[in-house]
Amino acid sequence: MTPDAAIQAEGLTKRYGETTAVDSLRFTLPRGATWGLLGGNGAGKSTTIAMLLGILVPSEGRVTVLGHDMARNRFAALVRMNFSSPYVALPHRLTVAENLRVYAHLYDVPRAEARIAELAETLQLEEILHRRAGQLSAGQKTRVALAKALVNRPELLLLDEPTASLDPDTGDWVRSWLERYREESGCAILLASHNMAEVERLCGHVLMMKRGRLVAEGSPAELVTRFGRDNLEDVFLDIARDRRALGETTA
Ligand SMILES: Nc1ncnc2c1ncn2[C@@H]1O[C@H](COP(=O)(O)OP(=O)(O)OP(=O)(O)O)[C@@H](O)[C@H]1O
Repeated sequence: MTPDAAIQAEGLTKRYGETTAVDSLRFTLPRGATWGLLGGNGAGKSTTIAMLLGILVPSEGRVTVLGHDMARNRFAALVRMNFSSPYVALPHRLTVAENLRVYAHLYDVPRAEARIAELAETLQLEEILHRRAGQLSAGQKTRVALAKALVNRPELLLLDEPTASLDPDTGDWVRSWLERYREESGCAILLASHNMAEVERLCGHVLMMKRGRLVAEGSPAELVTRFGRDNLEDVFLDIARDRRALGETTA
């Protein structure tokens, strides 16, 4: 076990019958680092995140989060981590404030009302605190989802498509906010995204998945150089379209 690792994944594998959704994934995310988890549709990103959260049991392999083996002691890790995904809707009929109170309670957050007020201020939620979650715009929902993800001051944040369906201005606001937040908090972030410019801006290191396997990794600049491309989007397309033999690209 690496003591200063936020996540250590060793031989992580998930099979559904004949389909191997995640195949022998191995990586170590250091504490305080922001890494990107990339891959085309069906590459295995969501399955990986679900195993990191302990929602899915791996078919093989092991996940250690903040020093805790997720198979044996996941609740010790879960209170110190959090996640946000556009595919997980907050209860629609509860107001934003009620939702945040429920999650604050679930995570046993001390002085919950003060924490909610603090998040409402920094994430510009004050005007919508008493609106039902089901009545919010996509941008408002994203800010509420981030507030939910931060309610327990996590040391590790798993973000699945944090800016999907946001207009460019709101997306930029969320990215700037995340940059500030991680500087202040020292939180480690694993970010799954299809937005390559976002990944180049936020992530110091990128894991590229294809058909469940880790096929390339490195900093965005290293990957761009290794593939002889101008940007990460072109690297992504090379990998997705098999324009380079994957064996050449593996770090
Ligand atoms: N419950 C399931 N039963 C069977 N197959 C599944 C299940 N969940 C995922 N898969 C398969 O596992 C593979 C990986 O899916 P996953 O959702 O992890 O990919 P992804 O990279 O998150 O894709 P996307 O970018 O489209 O969200 C796919 O082939 C998918 O069809």
